Amino acid sequence: MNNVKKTKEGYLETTLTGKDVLSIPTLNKGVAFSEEERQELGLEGLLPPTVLTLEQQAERAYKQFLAQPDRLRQNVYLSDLQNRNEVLFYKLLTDKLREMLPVVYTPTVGEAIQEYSHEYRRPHGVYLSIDNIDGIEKAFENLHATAGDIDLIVATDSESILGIGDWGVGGINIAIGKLAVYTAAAGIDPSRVIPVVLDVGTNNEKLLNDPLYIGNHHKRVQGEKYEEFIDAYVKTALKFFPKALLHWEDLGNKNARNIMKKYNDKILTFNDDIQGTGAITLAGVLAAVKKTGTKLKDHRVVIFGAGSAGIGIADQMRDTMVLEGLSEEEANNAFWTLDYRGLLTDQFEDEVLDFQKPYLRSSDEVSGWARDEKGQISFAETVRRVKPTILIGTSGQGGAFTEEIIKEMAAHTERPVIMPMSNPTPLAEAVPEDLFKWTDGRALVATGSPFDNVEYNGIEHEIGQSNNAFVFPGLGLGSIVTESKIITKGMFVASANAIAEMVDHEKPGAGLLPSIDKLQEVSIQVAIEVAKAAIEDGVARKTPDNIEQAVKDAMWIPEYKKIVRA
Ligand SMILES: NC(=O)C1=CN([C@@H]2O[C@H](COP(=O)(O)OP(=O)(O)OC[C@H]3O[C@@H](n4cnc5c(N)ncnc54)[C@H](O)[C@@H]3O)[C@@H](O)[C@H]2O)C=CC1
Ligand SMILES: CC(=O)C(=O)O
Ligand SMILES: [Mg+2]
Repeated sequence: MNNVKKTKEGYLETTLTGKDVLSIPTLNKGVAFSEEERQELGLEGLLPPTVLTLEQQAERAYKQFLAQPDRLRQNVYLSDLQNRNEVLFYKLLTDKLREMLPVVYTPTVGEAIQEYSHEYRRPHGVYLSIDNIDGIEKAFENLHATAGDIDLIVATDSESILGIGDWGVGGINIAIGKLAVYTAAAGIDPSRVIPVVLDVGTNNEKLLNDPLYIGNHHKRVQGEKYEEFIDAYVKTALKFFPKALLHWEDLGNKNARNIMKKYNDKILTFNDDIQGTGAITLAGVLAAVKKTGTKLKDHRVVIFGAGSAGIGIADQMRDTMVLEGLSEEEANNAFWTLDYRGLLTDQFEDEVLDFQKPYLRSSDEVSGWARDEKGQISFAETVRRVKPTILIGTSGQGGAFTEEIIKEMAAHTERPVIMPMSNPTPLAEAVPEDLFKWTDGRALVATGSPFDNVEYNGIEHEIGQSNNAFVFPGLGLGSIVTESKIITKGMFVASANAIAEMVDHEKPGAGLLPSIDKLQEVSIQVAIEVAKAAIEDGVARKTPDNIEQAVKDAMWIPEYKKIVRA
C-alpha cells in the first residue's frame, strides 16, 4: 500500500493519521500504541489512556475467543480481529496454533464459507467477476500496491470447496484461511499476499435462491468465457505483481487440470489440491511403508474418490514407484481408482477425464467381478478382489469406509495403511477410533481433518493430519526466497521427504506425520529443502549462500514495529 512503507530501520512509515491509522489492520495496534506514537500519529484522545503490551492484548483476545459460544462464532471473532489488528491476530494464532487452526482452517472454515453472505461484515481480498472481465485491471489497480509488494496470491473459483461443493463468492474464505496458514506456519508476510475469489456464478440453488447472497446470481459460466476470465486473471495479476506465486485452490477438477496443463511449466504456480495433497500423502505413505517393511512399489493402492486430490495423490505415488524401478505402466497398475461410477475400468474410456485415464483397469481383469444393480463394481467388491495394502479416501463421502470393508482389507494385510483424507471432519471416510477397533489396532492411520489421539491397548496413538497445510506454506516460502521461475516435481518430492524425515518413529503411538504442534518447524524445513530443489532443478533466480539463514530472514514475525509519520 502506498500509504504504508517499511523503513531500513525496520519501522513502518505512514502518511496517515488519527482514525485512519486505527482503521488499517497492518498499522493498528489498538491500546498498544505508545505515548510517543499516539502523539506522532494524532491518536491523542482516540484511545483509552493505559498502554498494554502485545502479550496483554493477546491474553484479553484469547479470553474473548473462549467466550464465543461455538466454533463458527470463534471463526467470526478471529476474522474480525484479523480485519482490525493483524499483528494481534497472528500473535494469537501462532501462540495457540493447535487450538485455533481448526477454527480458521478445516473444519470450521467450511461452515464460515457456507454462512458467508449471512455473516458478512466487511470485504477482505479481491472479488473478480466473470461479468466484468475488463474490471480485473481496475481491481488490482485499486489495491494501490506496486510491483514488488506482493509475493503470493491464493485464488479459488469455489466450485469444489473442501468436500462441501460449490459455495460461490463465500469461497473467498478458503483463500483467506489458506493465507492465514501460510503466515502462521511459514511466516509469509501478510501484507504481501492477496486472497482472490473468481466469481463465475454458482450452481448452488440454495445460494441462487437466497436474496441475501452477495455473489453473482447466475449459474456457473464454463467453456471459452471461463478460460478467457482465467487467462485475464493470470495475465493481469502477473502484470501488476510479476514475481507473485499463484496458488489455485478448490477449483473443479476439470478446470484445475486444464489450468495446470496450461501454466505449470510457464509461470510460478501450483494447484494445492492436486499437487500439495499429493506431496503430503506421499510423506504419510512413505512413513507408513517404512513401518510395513514392504517397498512402496510392492503395495496395492485403492483410491476411493478419483478427483483432484485422489489422482494427484496417485500421480505422486506412481512417480515414486517409478523411481524405485517400476516402468510407468507397471506403476499405474498398482492403483485401483473409484469415483461415483464405482471402479474405473476401460469401459469408461470415453467418459472419464484425461487425468483419470492412466489408472483405468482392463475389462479382462474385472470380467468375473460382481456388479451391482447399476452395473457398477462397488467399493466393497474392489477391496475384496484387490486386497489393497493402502486405502486412500478423497471422496467427500463421510463414513464410506465401513466396518465390513475395513475388516475385509485387514484380513489380508498385516498393517493396513488407511487414510480418510476428506474434509471437513464430518466427511471423513472413517474416524480413527473405529479404524483401530476394526483392525485390532493394526491400522496405520492419517486423516485430512484434525482428530484427537486414540487410546488403544494402553497406547496413546497420535493421528497424523495428512493435510496439504504441511506442504504449501514451506513450498511458498522456499519458492519466494529463491524467486523460483516455476515449481518443479522435484520441489514437491523435496517437501514430502522433508516432512517424512521429521516424524519421530521411535515414540510409541507416534503418528504417520509430524504433530501439528510442529507445523512451523516442519514448514521451515520444507522451505529449506524446496529452495535447495529449486536451485538443483535450475529454476531459482536467487541462490542464497546460506539457504537456512535466507529462509529464516524472510519470515515475518507477529510483533509490533515502531510506527513513524512520513
Ligand atoms: N487432506 C487434504 O489435504 C485434502 C483433502 N481433500 C479432500 O478430498 C475430497 C475430494 O476433494 P477434491 O479431490 O478436490 O474433489 P473432486 O470433486 O475433484 O473429487 C471427488 C471425487 O470423489 C468421487 N466421488 C463422489 N462420490 C463418490 C462415491 N459415492 N463413491 C466414490 N467416489 C465418489 C467423485 O466422482 C470425484 O472423483 C474433499 O473432501 C476434500 O476436502 C482435498 C484436498 C486436500
Ligand atoms: C485441505 C484442502 O485443500 C481441501 O480439503 O480441499
Ligand atoms: Mg482444497
